[in-house]
Amino acid sequence: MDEQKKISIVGVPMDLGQVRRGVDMGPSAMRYAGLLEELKSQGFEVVDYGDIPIHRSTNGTNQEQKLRNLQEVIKVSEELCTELDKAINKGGFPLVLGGDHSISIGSIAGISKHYKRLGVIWYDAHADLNTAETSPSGNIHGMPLAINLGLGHKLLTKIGGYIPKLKPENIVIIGARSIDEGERKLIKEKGIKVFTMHEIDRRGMTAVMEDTIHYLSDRTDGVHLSFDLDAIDPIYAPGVGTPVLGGVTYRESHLAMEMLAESEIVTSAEFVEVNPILDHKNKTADIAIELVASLLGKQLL
Ligand SMILES: NC(=[NH2+])NCCC[C@H](N)C(=O)O
Ligand SMILES: [Mn+2]
Ligand SMILES: [Mn+2]
Repeated sequence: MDEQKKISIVGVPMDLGQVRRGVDMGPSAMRYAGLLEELKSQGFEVVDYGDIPIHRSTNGTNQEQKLRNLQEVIKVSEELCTELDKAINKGGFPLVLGGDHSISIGSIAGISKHYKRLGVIWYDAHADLNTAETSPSGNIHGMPLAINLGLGHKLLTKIGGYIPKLKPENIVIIGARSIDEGERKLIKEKGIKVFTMHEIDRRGMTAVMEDTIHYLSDRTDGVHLSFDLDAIDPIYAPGVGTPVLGGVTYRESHLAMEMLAESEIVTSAEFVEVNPILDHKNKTADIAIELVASLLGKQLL
């Protein structure tokens, strides 16, 4: 972990990829829960680049269309891409705080520039593989993984100036339990590796993570962890906009992070969809901080 002694934090207080307000307060909630203090106590040098400015237009463009707030999401994505690209050049482990999951359009655009074969672990109740055509909601936070594969609106897929950012065979989705029809088709068509809740129930998180680590370390030169807090069961993490019952437990998620730390394959991460308005006493942000700590190598003994 020595070359990753420095952690570079970028906040993205964006809620334009979906309709419920509150997820824009995610970065503050995670900072308030003690993220910087925790990382410093673990011995890391922490550089906080602050938040990307969000331009919420007063008349709410594209509300009725299939890509809600398209122009605003493009702008934020470009800015995040540039900011992360710069941060990576200065060194350190990039840690992005969301914001709704549409932020990964910009984050992966900035990160993938630095790798030939970037892998992604998409830890999520959802697959986020919709396009405007298949989306049941028009919410861009249900589309970022498809966009990173180069599928969807050209103005989104070309963020950062190149398409695609990811190859389907370099993605592993973990924790999925709410998959739309179009997403299911795409998963089959592209052969994307998915460990649904069924596999986690059946084989246990240990086997799922062993497979994931083995699969990705063979074929990638860096791995980005995109952690949507709604992967975790809402019993533990109620502060999310699109909760789905029957999720990953708190312990299983720690185990997953600890196994990733041990494997040393993760080269960047983001924690998204924390919504303090829907939360109980900042519990979901607290869990996010604990998981970041485990991911970065914190051990019980
Ligand atoms: N990042 C998320 N929480 N995504 C939820 C997506 C929900 C649904 N599949 C949609 O496309 O609208
Ligand atoms: Mn998601
Ligand atoms: Mn989700």
